[in-house]
Order: sequence, then C-alpha cells, then structure tokens
Amino acid sequence: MENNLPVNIREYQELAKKALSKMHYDYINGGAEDEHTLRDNIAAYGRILLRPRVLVDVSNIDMSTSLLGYNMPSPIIVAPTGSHKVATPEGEVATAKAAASCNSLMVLSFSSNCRIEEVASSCNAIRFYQLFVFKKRDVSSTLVRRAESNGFKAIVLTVDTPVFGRREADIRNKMVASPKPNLEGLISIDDLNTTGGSQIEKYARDTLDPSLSWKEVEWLKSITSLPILLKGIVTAEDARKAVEAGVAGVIVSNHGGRQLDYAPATISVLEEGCASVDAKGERGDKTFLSKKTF
Ligand SMILES: Cc1cc2nc3c(=O)[nH]c(=O)nc-3n(C[C@H](O)[C@H](O)[C@H](O)COP(=O)(O)O)c2cc1C
Repeated sequence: MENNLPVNIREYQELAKKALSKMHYDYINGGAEDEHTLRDNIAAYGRILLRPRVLVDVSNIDMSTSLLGYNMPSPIIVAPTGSHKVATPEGEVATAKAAASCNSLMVLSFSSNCRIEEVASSCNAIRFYQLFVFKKRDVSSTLVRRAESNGFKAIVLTVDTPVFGRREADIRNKMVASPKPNLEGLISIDDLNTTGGSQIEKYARDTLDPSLSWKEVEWLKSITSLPILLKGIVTAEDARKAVEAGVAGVIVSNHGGRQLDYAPATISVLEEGCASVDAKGERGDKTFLSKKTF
C-alpha cells in the first residue's frame, strides 16, 4: 500500500477523480467559462524558469515566514474553499487538523460544511475567516461576530465575487448546494430546487450583494477590530486603493480561475501588486500573499 501512495499533486488529482462523483469533481476542478484563466494559472508557473546558483551550502534550508505576526515553517497556507464534506466526512475539521499538524494557517470558507464553533474547538490551527458581503448585511455581521468570539485572527473579505462566475460544468451538472450550517437561521436554502442550471449559482445570485464596493470595506472596518485582508485583487491600482483603505493585506488571486475568465494568471500579477505598493513606499507591514492551489 505504502508503495502506491501518490507522489505529486497530479496523482492526487487522478485519485480524486476516481473517488468523487462527476458533479463534485467538476465543481472542485472546474473554472469559469472557457477556463482560460484556470489553465493559465498553472501554465504561468511553467513560464517562470529558475536560475540556479551552485556551490551554496543547502544543508539547512529555512522557509519559515510570518503572516500578520503568526510564524509558520513555510509560506504555504490553506486557501478558503467551500464544501469539504463532499470529499471527506469530517469536512473542514479534517482540514483544520491537517493545517495544525503542519503548523500552518487555515482560512475557513463562509461556505464551510462544518460550523465555525466546531472547527474552532477541533484543534489549535491559526484560523482566518473568509467572508462575502450578503445582501442582508446582518448575515455578514453575525458571521464576523462568531468568527471573532471563536478566536479567528483575521477576516478575509473576498472581493472578486460580486457576481458568481459562470461555471459551465456546474450548470451542466445542475450542481447541488451542499449544507451550510453556519447560515442556518440566517438564510434559507429550502427554495433552491434546481429546475435547470447550477444551484450554487442561483444561491449566490439570491444572497450575495452585486453592489459590493469600497464602501463595504469601510463598513466591515466599522464592525470589527480584526485585521482585514482583501482576497481577489489582481491589479496595481486596486492594491494601492486597498492600502489607502487601511486594510492589513491583500491576497493576490483570481479565485482559481473560477470567477472572471481571461483575468491574468495569479502568479503573473503578484509582482505588479507588490511592486506598485512598494513604489509608493506605503507597504509598511502590509501583507502580500499569493497561493498555489490546484
Ligand atoms: C472547490 C473550490 C472552492 C472554493 N471556494 C472558495 C470560497 O468559498 N471562498 C473563496 O474566497 N475562495 C474560494 N475558492 C478559491 C480559492 O480560495 C483560491 O483562490 C483558488 O483555489 C486558487 O486560486 P488563486 O491562487 O488565484 O487564489 C475555492 C476554490 C475551489 C477550487
């Protein structure tokens, strides 16, 4: 058995394809529209070549870093992704335990299948909470309060989803929304019978606020003292505006190609995002982050 363990991410992907239903595999694996950005997110890494210097002592390699003051052994953290119970019965609790065992950090998605409280009490992983701005502001503020009182250390506001990406595989598969226990009593998903199309797209259309703007960043600052990170910024202009808005950091991201197709590959714009703010000398202790997720 030991010999058959996957040795790279592509082999894990093959196993996932066998283990999951087509609907769930496509949900996790797919992107928006033509999936150009989805493909380019990976292809762009192939365009970056390494320039090795030799005869350097590599017997001790230190990849440790810190994020908002939290130390970790490498700059790899768990991005917010919804619906972990489609892959494992323990859901986000399993993911949090895995993050804790690596001394890494987990960002819990608003769309978690486990309750905020359950994830918080399962282990001592450092946790941030990912938020959307709902049409009903009370929903967002209740989630923020619960994250605060359960020891989450930052709010990650996803800003690239005023409108849900057109994910054609989900439309074709009539993707069913998985339970969202954190939204029980706040938003009803009972009326989501899909007569056609993607249920999660309809859910997002009914609940998320498409008028999301910089005003909501101000609003969020007014209701929490936790540091705020904006996730989904890909241009220098917006990175600068984020600094001006006083957020603690920016997560350079195109949402894994699941939102706006033909947006640039995340890794290709990381430098632009950071350099633009550096150039103005405003970087200070701001955090710039990009993740590689498959
Ligand atoms: C299955 C799946 C679900 C996701 N759910 C969320 C989510 O609930 N909230 C969010 O902000 N991002 C979500 N994402 C996006 C990831 O956080 C992340 O941005 C993406 O996988 C990697 O692309 P990036 O390097 O451009 O950030 C999801 C991604 C996947 C693959």
